[in-house]
Amino acid sequence: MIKGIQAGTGLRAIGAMSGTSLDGVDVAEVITDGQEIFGFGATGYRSYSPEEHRVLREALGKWHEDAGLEAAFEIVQRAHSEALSGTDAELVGFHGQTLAHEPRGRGTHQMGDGAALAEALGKTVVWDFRSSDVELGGEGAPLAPFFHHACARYLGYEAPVAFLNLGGVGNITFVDPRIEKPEAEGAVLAFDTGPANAPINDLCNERLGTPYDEGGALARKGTVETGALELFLADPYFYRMPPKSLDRDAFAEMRELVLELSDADAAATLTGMAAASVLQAMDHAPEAPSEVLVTGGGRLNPIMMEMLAAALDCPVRNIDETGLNGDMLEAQAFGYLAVRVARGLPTSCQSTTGVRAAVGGGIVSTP
Ligand SMILES: Nc1ncnc2c1ncn2[C@@H]1O[C@H](COP(=O)(O)OP(=O)(O)OP(=O)(O)O)[C@@H](O)[C@H]1O
Ligand SMILES: CC(=O)N[C@H]1[C@@H]2OC[C@@H](O2)[C@@H](O)[C@@H]1O[C@H](C)C(=O)O
Repeated sequence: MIKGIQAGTGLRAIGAMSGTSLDGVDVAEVITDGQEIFGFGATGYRSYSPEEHRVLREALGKWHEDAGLEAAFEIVQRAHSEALSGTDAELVGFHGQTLAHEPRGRGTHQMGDGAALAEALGKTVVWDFRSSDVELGGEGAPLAPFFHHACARYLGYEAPVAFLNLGGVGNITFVDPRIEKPEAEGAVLAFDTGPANAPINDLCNERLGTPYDEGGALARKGTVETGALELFLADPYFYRMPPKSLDRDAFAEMRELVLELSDADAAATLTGMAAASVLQAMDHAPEAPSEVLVTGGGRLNPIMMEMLAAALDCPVRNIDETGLNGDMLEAQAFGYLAVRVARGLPTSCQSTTGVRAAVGGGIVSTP
């Protein structure tokens, strides 16, 4: 177990995240006592080869216990060992690869064995962050919100601010940085906004054989089909009160909605759908945020950013402008959460996942 981590004493932890886009493993260090952030350290990235990506894509929707997942498992373990090799961080937070997320059904499933990783690295690894939250009635996601709260305080915000992650799926955290503890009432409200890049990537993959819409170049040439957008927005997910979370492929019918459209119009429409989901999310804001800080790959799509700026009535900023690294926030989040788990602090609460009581999720494995 980890000894001597105390409030006010920073520990160098490294988080590793393999997101729903299946592009690779991000690793990033954070120096923290699990409450305050003192600074950030090295970052790294280990991409999946096209063949590895294909195997992982095949595994999506399946569960650990399903047969035929050995190849995917080997890829996840190897990629993380490689991404984390050489780190001198004292603690590792290992998220794993989400294969399926169905918190109200069969649970949430992140592929990866933290005990084996601890052996391979010779380091303490905290992993399986989501299961205990789901067992206690929570959604098991999103989990970055407590880290977002710490980031807002680290950046010196004194007014409410929102963190919007646009990965394969989108999620938003409304933070009130004036409240010290993230689990205290009113400090955070978070949930998944809707699909973000995953449907755009799938479209590019299927129609053009490219992994994503680089720079929004395809969407730029198209027009949003309002009929399809309206049908999309009629989905009951948008009218459900938070907490709520999504599986990567929860909105599979989006594909049908743009099937008849040209490549450019389909890309524009899917991008518009991602932005419109965020506008819907703003209805749940406890207080209007002073600004929305955008993190994740979607912030690098100028069309997505333009659509968001046009839809929202507060400033929308790429989080990099604050000095944080929008490519690494999720990896840093799991480094931060690892320290919280090691210190016995909660990692989720009613207003982030709907869990009955604030809970610290995660297994601690020593080498
Ligand atoms: N230059 C770019 N132009 C357009 N889109 C981009 C660009 N760079 C990244 N993206 C989009 O962002 C995606 C990657 O985002 P990110 O790494 O935040 O996702 P993730 O962490 O895998 O997902 P999640 O947060 O859902 O787990 C890419 O698959 C692509 O769709
Ligand atoms: C089950 C799962 O892996 N969910 C991811 C996914 O990607 C974005 C969104 O959906 C979010 O809920 C979550 O990831 C981030 C890191 C989170 O838990 O905060």
